[in-house]
Amino acid sequence: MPSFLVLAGRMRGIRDWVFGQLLSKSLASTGPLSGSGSFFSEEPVNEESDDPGAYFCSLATLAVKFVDVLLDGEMVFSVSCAGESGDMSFLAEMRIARDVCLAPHANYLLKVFRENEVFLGLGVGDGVVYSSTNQSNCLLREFICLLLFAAHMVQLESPSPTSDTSCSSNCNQETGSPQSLEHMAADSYQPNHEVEVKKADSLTMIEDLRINFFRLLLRFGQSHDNLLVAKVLHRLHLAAAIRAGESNLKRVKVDGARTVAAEQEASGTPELNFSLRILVLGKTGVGKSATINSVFDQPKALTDAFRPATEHIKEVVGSINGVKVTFIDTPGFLPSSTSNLRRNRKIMLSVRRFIRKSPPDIVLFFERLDLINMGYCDFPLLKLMTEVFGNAVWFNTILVMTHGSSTPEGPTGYPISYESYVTQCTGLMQHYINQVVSDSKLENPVVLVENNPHCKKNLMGESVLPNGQVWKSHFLLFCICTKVLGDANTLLEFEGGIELGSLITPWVPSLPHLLSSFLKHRTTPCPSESEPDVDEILLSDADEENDYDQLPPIRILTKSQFEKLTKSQKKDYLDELDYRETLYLKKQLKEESRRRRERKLSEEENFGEDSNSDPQQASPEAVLLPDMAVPPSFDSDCTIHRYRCLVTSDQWLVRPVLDPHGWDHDVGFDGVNMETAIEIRKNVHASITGQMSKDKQDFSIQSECAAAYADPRGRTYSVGLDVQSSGKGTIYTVHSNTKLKNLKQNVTECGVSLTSSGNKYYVGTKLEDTILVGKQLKFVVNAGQMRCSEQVAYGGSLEATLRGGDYPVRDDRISLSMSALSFKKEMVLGGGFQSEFRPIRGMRMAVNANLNSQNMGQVNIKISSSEHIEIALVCVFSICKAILHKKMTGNKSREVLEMR
Ligand SMILES: Nc1nc2c(ncn2[C@@H]2O[C@H](COP(=O)(O)OP(=O)(O)OP(=O)(O)O)[C@@H](O)[C@H]2O)c(=O)[nH]1
Ligand SMILES: [Mg+2]
Repeated sequence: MPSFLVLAGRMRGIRDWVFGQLLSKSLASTGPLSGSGSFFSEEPVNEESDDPGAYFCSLATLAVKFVDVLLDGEMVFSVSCAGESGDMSFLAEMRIARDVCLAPHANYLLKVFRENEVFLGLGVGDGVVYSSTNQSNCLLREFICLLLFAAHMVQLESPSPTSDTSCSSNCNQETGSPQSLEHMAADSYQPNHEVEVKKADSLTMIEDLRINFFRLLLRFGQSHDNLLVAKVLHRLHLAAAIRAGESNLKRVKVDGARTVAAEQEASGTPELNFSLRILVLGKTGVGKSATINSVFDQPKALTDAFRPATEHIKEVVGSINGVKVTFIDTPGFLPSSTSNLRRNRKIMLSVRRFIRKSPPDIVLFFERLDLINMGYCDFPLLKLMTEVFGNAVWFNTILVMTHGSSTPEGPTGYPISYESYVTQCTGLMQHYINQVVSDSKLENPVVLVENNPHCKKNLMGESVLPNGQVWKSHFLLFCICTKVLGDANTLLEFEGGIELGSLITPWVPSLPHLLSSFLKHRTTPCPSESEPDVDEILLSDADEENDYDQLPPIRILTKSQFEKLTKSQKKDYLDELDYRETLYLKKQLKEESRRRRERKLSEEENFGEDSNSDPQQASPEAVLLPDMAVPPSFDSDCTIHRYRCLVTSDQWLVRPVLDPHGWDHDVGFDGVNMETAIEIRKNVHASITGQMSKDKQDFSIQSECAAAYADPRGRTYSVGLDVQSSGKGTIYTVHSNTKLKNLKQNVTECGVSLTSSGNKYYVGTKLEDTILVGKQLKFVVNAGQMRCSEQVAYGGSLEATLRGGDYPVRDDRISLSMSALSFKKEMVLGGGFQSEFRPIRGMRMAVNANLNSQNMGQVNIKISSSEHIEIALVCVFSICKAILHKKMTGNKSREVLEMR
């Protein structure tokens, strides 16, 4: 396997050298290529240095792997790279089709992942145009550069093993002798007696693991998934860095493992200390035993095309390239049905007993690729496996799809592309596994296998899948990588290490999150208490002169009459209409408030006499609710017409909930939504709102129930229970609130809450005060704490709201808020701004912005208008401008790069 190695102290050095190479060599085709290289620093470079490349190189360790993939005669060249710099870590992947790669002004598409961000780079010729979410990040720019040049470099290297030395000699000219550096690197790996013995031990062990990994890569020849190798190297590097701690970080960065591995492989000493123990699981007949035979290239396990062949658990041991491989062949499970449940459980329990003594390194779960699209119905089997082995069984599992060369057929009967078929099938399997462990982020590696002896072969006689992949080496590489990563985990003794049989810890809500939602103001179910100040404002307005009834009559103009008015007349006319509308709405609100008051008084008088005599209690008329969203697929069996909703009483509102992601031919109504607000007794109100959904696998509920008693002196007491599903568990919250109206302009509230999630209990207390200054100004101050066993989170907020003059008819307001949350000696301060107003007639605007001391925040601007199309144009304009701006800065950076 040709490989190259570049050692450079300064990034600029590498780049200049690569430029030299590019100029001196022609871009001729060099046949199949593959290589790997590492970039490391020769000497620590000053962090303050203004050369970003130098800074980058001094901090970063990159592992680069180049692999070519033969796809129907066309070569796709891919580069993957994992790097680390300071607190950032990168993972990059680049794919270049060979024809593109050979063009003098090649284009590359490059993806760089940094934590949650994805940077996209487009390489044109020797320069780089890149677009990213963080334009000013020079480290990243250098990183992208490096990758592109590295790609050129590998392309220029000859595939012969001498390429390594030729590159090394080139490196010699530019950056000093790699040989001596290699030795330096190797020397630096000798145990340092000054560091703690324990630390040194685990460091050496990780280093041994890395050497082993390089030796395995050499032994098993070219790997086809370069990204995987880069990932493993990156993780091993991180593992070493974590173990070494800050003080020893430099020691870890210099990578001599590869040379040591090459030397050891050449001399054959010491013997490679590595073995694989693989457990195979899956239904009967999927090809577990056949795969074992294919991997060993000899019939070591019994197979049968017509009946279950493996009846007992059996270890099949063999050696591949000098590595001991032990398969634990197990009897296949029967298709899931109630009658087979006991038998399947028995097999699983016997497997669990078997592996207890010596657990496997890797679990392979088998399925047939050709049968998956016929409708996957083995979810109960996956559930049973999880029940017996625990969630952790899936964390180290590789999905193996046998019959990997089956020609796929789409649902319409026409063949579909192999890649999309495989993606579809593995996606389906992954979906079910995610469901069974309740973790949507879990991603199991997938390996395709073809055990048919007549399967297509390459020139070397190796079985090749329809996508050109030699499955066996791919299969072994996956197993090796999984084992190496598992070993690294064990060495580091990471908390929550994976053990078969242990269950995943349920999601635990965070204290600051619970506190901030507890501090939010809740409305009580008493209708009159929801906005206590509204009635007073309306009553105080009662004597005002500008009443709607006192207005002189107005003639409403027709459209043509209106058009004839001058501009100022039009404005006056519309202003007048606005004014009248406000007064009219105010009048209505006042009347409503008066009615409420009267009813309350009459109820007080009639109380105890005859509660049913109220004429308002007469049965209300049925009202048709607006039509609901219908399932997206049109189907003659669709029973949508059965689900028209009628509201027949004021008290209960029950509606079905549509799941838009349902299956075809599925009605899609898996949930029900319910709302009610009732007066149980005089002054005692209750409200229930909730939504429940249930399908074959999941049940989720979200509900809030509350009851409140409002005493005539203005005090309100309320209790409530909230129930919410989270993953497999349910969170219950009991809360209680007392509201005291001690002064006309002041309302004080205090609340307590008890939340239970899993076996943890969270107790919260809060105090809130609302002060009204005049009709328009309102201040709300609150403070509270949330406690769980030993931990406490404290928080509080202050909010000032200025309402518009027409409140409560029009809800124009501006509010400013400040909040503080303190947890584990860390304090987060936040500020917010909210405003809702009408900038011009016919338009409403809501602005919402917040920012906290951790520099996280958001800005929302919502404009709604039915008249002003120009707003949409402004949006289109700003989007175009943003794109142009991005492009221009991209071009500029390209120029800068070219100038360098
Ligand atoms: N065409 C094709 N046939 C396969 C493949 N894998 C397995 N088979 C055939 O499927 C049949 C069953 O394979 P086995 O290896 O016995 O299946 P198993 O999973 O070990 O079954 P149990 O031992 O009962 O659990 C055999 O005839 C194999 O030759 C494959 O990838 N392609
Ligand atoms: Mg078998």
